[in-house]
Amino acid sequence: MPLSDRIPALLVLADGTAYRGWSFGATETKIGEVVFNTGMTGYQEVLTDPSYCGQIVIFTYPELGNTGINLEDEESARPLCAGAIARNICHRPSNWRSTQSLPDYLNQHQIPGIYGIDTRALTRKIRTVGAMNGGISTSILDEGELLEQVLAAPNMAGLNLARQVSTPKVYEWTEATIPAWEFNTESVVDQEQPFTVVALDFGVKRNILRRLASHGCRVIVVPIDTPAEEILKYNPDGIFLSNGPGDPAAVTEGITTAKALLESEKPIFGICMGHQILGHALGAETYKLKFGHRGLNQPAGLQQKIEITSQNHSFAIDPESLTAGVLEVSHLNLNDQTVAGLRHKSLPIFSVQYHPEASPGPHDADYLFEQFVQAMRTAR
Ligand SMILES: NC(=O)CC[C@H](N)C(=O)O
Repeated sequence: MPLSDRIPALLVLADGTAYRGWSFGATETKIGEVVFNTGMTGYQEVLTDPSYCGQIVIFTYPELGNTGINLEDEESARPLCAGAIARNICHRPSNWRSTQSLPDYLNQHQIPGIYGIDTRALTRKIRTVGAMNGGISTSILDEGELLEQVLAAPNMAGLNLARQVSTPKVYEWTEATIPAWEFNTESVVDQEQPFTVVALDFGVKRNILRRLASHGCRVIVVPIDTPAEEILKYNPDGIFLSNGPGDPAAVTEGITTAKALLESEKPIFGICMGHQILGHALGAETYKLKFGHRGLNQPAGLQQKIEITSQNHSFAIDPESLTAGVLEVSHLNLNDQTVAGLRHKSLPIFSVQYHPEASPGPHDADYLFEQFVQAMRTAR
């Protein structure tokens, strides 16, 4: 793009640091929590993952937009993140599936982006100081003025954002991963008698629903405030607790429902926020990590078996809070030894902090969907 066509943009962090670059996407002012994602692919899936609601994502991969945007890779109906930060942007995508450029797409959804930023330096700063709020603007180019808005914004800790992104009404999901992309041909799919799974929606990613369907589940997705007795009226074989944005401790309606669902002794599987909600329902606590885990190569496991996993989270289960309870640690994040998976000691209930559905990411953890189906088969 010729220099004269570029629109100057400003990024200010809550500690007062300012970065100047160029705008891509919407020319809006947005404030959010600035976090970094180290994935080398999948920018569209990241931008449309509802778990990023309220966050401004730094992409450490140096150029975004090369493959454009396509309809199939959406993880939800629209991107929900607050903004995007890139080293460089490709304005003319080239891919057979592309229907739109990344800047046009973000513009259409009122999401601002800033590029021309030294994303390595910025990421090192976040790693050193910790995740913090920041703002992107094209209309406020005065650092002090934008900083005022950044400082007035609420902190991510304590925010129930899942309420904003959960489905307003019940829907059924039956679409599996398309055959051309199915990588796990060994999964035993009993289409004659699908397992009925009720998914409590905190901001679910579509690929989770697809992987459940690929493993033989008919999924009924219900709003965040659906009481346990309503959920049990569907006579589900199992219950799924979804991923979602914000602070899990603030999602009190979800924790109350999960607690009540535990009494049914049905198989329960939780991913990311679902894992944290399950922990809370069983007496555990969560805390906020310094800068979280966001990327596609996070090692998780215990001694014998290690999976390379896709992750996107700020909060984690406090292992100290598990001591006297019924949960045990099934996986650790092997980069920093934080809790990455939980298992109930006597019931078919388990959860992971990472994303076995990948999208983007490796498929190492797809076996967890099979484990859930196996638990439902045994309970049937
Ligand atoms: N992907 C998720 O479900 C994230 C869960 C939670 N919002 C966290 O940041 O820890």
